[in-house]
Amino acid sequence: MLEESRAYFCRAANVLGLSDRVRDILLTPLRIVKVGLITESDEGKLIKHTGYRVQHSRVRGPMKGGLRYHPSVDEDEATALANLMTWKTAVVDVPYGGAKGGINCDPTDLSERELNEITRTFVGQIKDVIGPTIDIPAPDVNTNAKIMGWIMDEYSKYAGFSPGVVTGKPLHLFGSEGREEATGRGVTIVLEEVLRSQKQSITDVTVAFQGFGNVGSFAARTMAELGAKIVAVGDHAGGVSNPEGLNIDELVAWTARHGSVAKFPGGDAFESSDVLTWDCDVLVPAALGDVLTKDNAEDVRASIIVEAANSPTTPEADEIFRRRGILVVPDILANAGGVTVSYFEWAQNIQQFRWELGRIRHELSDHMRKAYEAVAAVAKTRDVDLRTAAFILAIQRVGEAALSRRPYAEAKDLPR
Ligand SMILES: NC(=O)C1=CN([C@@H]2O[C@H](COP(=O)(O)OP(=O)(O)OC[C@H]3O[C@@H](n4cnc5c(N)ncnc54)[C@H](OP(=O)(O)O)[C@@H]3O)[C@@H](O)[C@H]2O)C=CC1
Ligand SMILES: O=C(O)CCC(=O)C(=O)O
Repeated sequence: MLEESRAYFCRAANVLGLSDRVRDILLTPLRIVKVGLITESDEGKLIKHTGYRVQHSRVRGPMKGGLRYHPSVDEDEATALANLMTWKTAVVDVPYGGAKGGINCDPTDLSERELNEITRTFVGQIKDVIGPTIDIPAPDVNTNAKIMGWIMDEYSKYAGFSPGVVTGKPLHLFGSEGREEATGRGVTIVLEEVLRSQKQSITDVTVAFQGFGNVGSFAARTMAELGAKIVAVGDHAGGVSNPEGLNIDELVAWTARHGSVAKFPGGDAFESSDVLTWDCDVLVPAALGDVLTKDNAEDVRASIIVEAANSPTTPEADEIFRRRGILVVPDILANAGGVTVSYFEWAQNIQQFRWELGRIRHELSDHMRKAYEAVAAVAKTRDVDLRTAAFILAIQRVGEAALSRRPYAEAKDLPR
């Protein structure tokens, strides 16, 4: 994944004519933290996990990005995702740099007490490198508002009451209206803009989803509300389809009760891996990375792919989609709604003020539409695909800020 994120960066860097020296400056993470976490299991045995926080860039503000609890978490994955956060925050023009992290664990094997202990131990280990003006974690795969609340509580024991140290918190612990739905809602807003640019409407399209967690379920819900037909959804345990459109509210309720979309009675069951090649207009990968590869890219039948997940497409698959005329809406634009509302949450925490849901949704919509317009304009002027355009825009914004900040100010060849 690390090589892939660098490959996408380099595609834009080639268009901008960046020197190797500047590429090095912009790609090198500021700090990589790896910590051992020793806790006690419910049976009284010692359990060991490894936690990571990679802080990529603070050029445009405090570092920002989620925490993932998954067996795939390692230094490379966290570094790649931290790097993406730097470009994502620049694309939506929120005042942050980029970071990412997590714990290498399988949360399905852990009780709530064990998860709480591991999270608090992690906070104790990284407390000196996070903070409301330093680095602000948020939810990602297998983490949620409850875990963010534990992080705030634990950090506040060391630093005093600090709601702004983490976003995606529960509402009663100074979270924000609209954060839980934000990434999925943002995906829908960007899809609407893409379709508008093609003189199509969201009511005309059929959509297939891989992943029905936080991002997938809220994206499906908001698309269905606007009239899109969600024809297939797959998760880890299985898939469910209905050519007339799945009832998404019922599917959400089913998943909450059964832990998976599998066996949902409102559709037909299928093998979950088939969802990526489903017969639909729009494919939304909303689970893990590297799922669209050279091995399945030729079989994808959608004409638009909206990357709700981070890094779902390998560069080889991306090239195949380009050749086949499939439009890919890149992660650093498509899923940036989450970090945008995280920014609103952090701003509310700092101001000790609350915004209403209507204001959050309006501001989110405004930010996402402006980001799409800016990326589409670069794509047109430079005659490049949307991903390269998003990277160009982000690299220029980060480069411009870096020029005025030490230790980069002397690097006269940074992009303007
Ligand atoms: N949360 C956020 O605000 C943001 C998240 N993202 C990205 O969106 C993606 C999803 O994150 P999020 O929704 O928060 O995570 P969740 O943990 O809420 O949901 C993950 C979903 O992916 C599914 N999944 C996991 N493994 C597989 C697999 N092998 N095949 C099919 N489905 C699978 C899970 O299914 P099951 O439950 O069956 O395991 C679940 O439906 C990630 O790439 C994340 O980085 C990006 C921006 C912000
Ligand atoms: O809300 C945030 O701060 C970051 C969310 C995230 O991890 C992401 O956008 O990938």
